[in-house]
Order: sequence, then C-alpha cells, then structure tokens
Amino acid sequence: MSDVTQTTKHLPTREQVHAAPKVLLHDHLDGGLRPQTIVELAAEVGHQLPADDAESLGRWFAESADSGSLVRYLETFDHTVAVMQNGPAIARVARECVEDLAADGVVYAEVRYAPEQHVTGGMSLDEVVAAVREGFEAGMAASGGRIVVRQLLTAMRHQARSMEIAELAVKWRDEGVAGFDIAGAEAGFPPTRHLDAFEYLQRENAHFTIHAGEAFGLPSIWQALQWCGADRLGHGVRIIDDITVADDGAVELGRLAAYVRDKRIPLEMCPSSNIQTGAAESFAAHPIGLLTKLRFRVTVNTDNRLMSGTSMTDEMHGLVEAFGYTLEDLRWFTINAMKSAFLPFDERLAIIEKVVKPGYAELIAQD
Ligand SMILES: O=c1[nH]cnc2c1ncn2[C@H]1C[C@H](O)[C@@H](CO)O1
Ligand SMILES: [Zn+2]
Repeated sequence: MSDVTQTTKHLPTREQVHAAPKVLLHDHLDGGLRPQTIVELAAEVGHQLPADDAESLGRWFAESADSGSLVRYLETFDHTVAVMQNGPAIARVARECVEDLAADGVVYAEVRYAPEQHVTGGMSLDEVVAAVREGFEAGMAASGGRIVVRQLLTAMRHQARSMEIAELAVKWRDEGVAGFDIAGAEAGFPPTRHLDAFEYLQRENAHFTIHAGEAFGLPSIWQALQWCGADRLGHGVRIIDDITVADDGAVELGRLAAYVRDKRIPLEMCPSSNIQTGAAESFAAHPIGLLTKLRFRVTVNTDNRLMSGTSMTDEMHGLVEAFGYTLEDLRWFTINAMKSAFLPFDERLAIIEKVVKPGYAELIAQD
C-alpha cells in the first residue's frame, strides 16, 4: 500500500507485531477485565457468574458475545459492570488494564467506560473517575514510562445522563480525562438525543468521539459529524455504504464519505468486535481493507479485549494475514492513531517522534 512497502522482505511475524509500538484509541475498561479478576471480585461481592473458573468464564464471554447482534453482545457487560462497584475493585481493574496493554506493546491508549454504570454500590461519579485515575497512575508508574493512558468518559445513549457526564469530563480534563463518548445500543438512540451535551463540550473546547455507523448506518454517522460535531467516529464501518466500487474497480465516494476522507475524520476501527456483532463477515471482508486503500484516516483498535478474546497484537496480526500489510503499513495505522489522539499536540508529536518512529525503524532495520 505505501510506496516503501517493497523495502521489507516478508510479512511481519506475530513477534514483530507484538514488539512494534502500538496506539489504541478505542478500548472499553469494562470490556477488558482478566477473567481471573472477575472470578475474584465476584466472590468478594457475592455476584453469581455464569462460570466458576477463569478459563470457562473467558470462553463464556467470547461465545456469548459472538451472537451477531450488538444488543446481545452488550448483555455480557452485566457481569463485568457488576464487579466494578467499589473503589478498590475499579482501581484494580484499571491498573491491570494498563499492565496488560503495556505487555502487549501499546505505548499510548485512551480507555473508556461509563461512570454512570458504576454507582450502584454507592460511589459518586467523581469517586469512580478518581478510582480509575488511581489505577491508571499505578499501572503507568509500574511500567516505568513505557505507556501513557488517558480516560474517556462515556455516557450511555439509552440513558439521560450525558450532560452530567460531559460536565464530569470537563471537570477532570487536567487530571487524566482526555475526552467524552457515547456508547450502547445504536439503533433507536441517535446521537442527536444528546445534542445538548455535545454543544456544551464544543463551547468548552473539549474533545469527543461518538460510537456511530456500527449497528446503524449513514444517518448515524451524518448526525454524529454534522449535528453533534464529533472529532472521531467509534467504528464508522458503515461509511462503506456511501462508497461504490464498479466492476472495473473505479471507486466513487458519496458526499458523506468524501467529507469523512477530506476532513481526515479518524475512524476507530475494531475488526474482531465487528465480526462478533455482525457488522462485518470476517477480517478479509472487513471494510478496513478498502478504507485503508482509499487512505481514509483509519486506526486499528480492540474495543473489548475480553469479549473478543483479543489484543492489539491480535488485531494487527489478523490484518497482516488478511491484507498482507507490512511493518510500514502498521506504522501508518499507528501514526494515524497518535495524530488523532485527544492528547495535547506537543505530547502527541513527542510520542510519534521519540517512540513510534524509532520503534518501527529498529524493527524494519532488523528485518
Ligand atoms: O462496540 C460497542 N458499541 C456500543 N457500545 C459498546 C460497545 N462496546 C462496549 N459498549 C458499551 C458497553 C459498556 O458497558 C459501555 C461502556 O464502556 O459501552
Ligand atoms: Zn466501543
């Protein structure tokens, strides 16, 4: 794909993908717990799980999430959210998240969760954010500076607390919170339902992404961008519905697809998650292949590592196998992601220049 593609001799191995610096913009905290941690936390609070040991529980999540429906996929979160209702539990999950991402070679991550889902045990919204912050700080300190992690605060689209959560994101913006998001069932809950929250965030010069174009199509993407002013699209896979490829290979972009590409709107693509919820058939059939060829601002993400039994290494290696991507292509995805992060510009640049580029240069030189 890139003009330097020919410089590497073979496709990156799994070890090379693992060793490469990776950037993750779309990962849910409550979708990435270690199965063993769920078992232990559930025992502490007396929550009944669908399986008793970590191995069967991990399998249960992957199988239950493999339903072909976003709504059924989301039901599995009942068990992770249930064990994240007190400060120490939330801080532990947050710390382990950072440890797991660092061990996977992720150098920068924005991890999201919905604070409003963690207050049934009596915590305030502020206490939830503080607990996640404590866990992230501990994880980053333990990594010895190998990874930087920020929070994104999500509001649930079927609920009515988005304004409150947007205010929370602005309140904590200098203390580990980089932005805002809405998630949950997409069909029937358009982004404009939360327009007041998005308008507030724009007035506050704050950043936000919107899950759009996953379980619902172009109208959702259009609203997210043209009504709500999203900086990025969570998934955005259905933008493919606005692109036609003729038999002779000629490609035509509709107005919305052209806008997304022209304005360099980042697409937070999550191949494994899309396969589980029915938004894509397989890695090879995933729209990421065409969108990458057309030079949309594509990024690669995990969404929910537990439910998809995946990692950044797995997602990128799956793409290597499906599309023959080289180390240069993986570097392109990674720089796309870092450019699109909600971190201040100088900090983004420092990670690109001091971590991402040298990391890939070393791997390419050794190849
Ligand atoms: O891919 C997704 N689409 C919509 N909502 C999602 C997705 N993955 C996770 N969620 C929901 C379930 C979680 O409880 C919530 C906050 O992380 O976000
Ligand atoms: Zn998501």
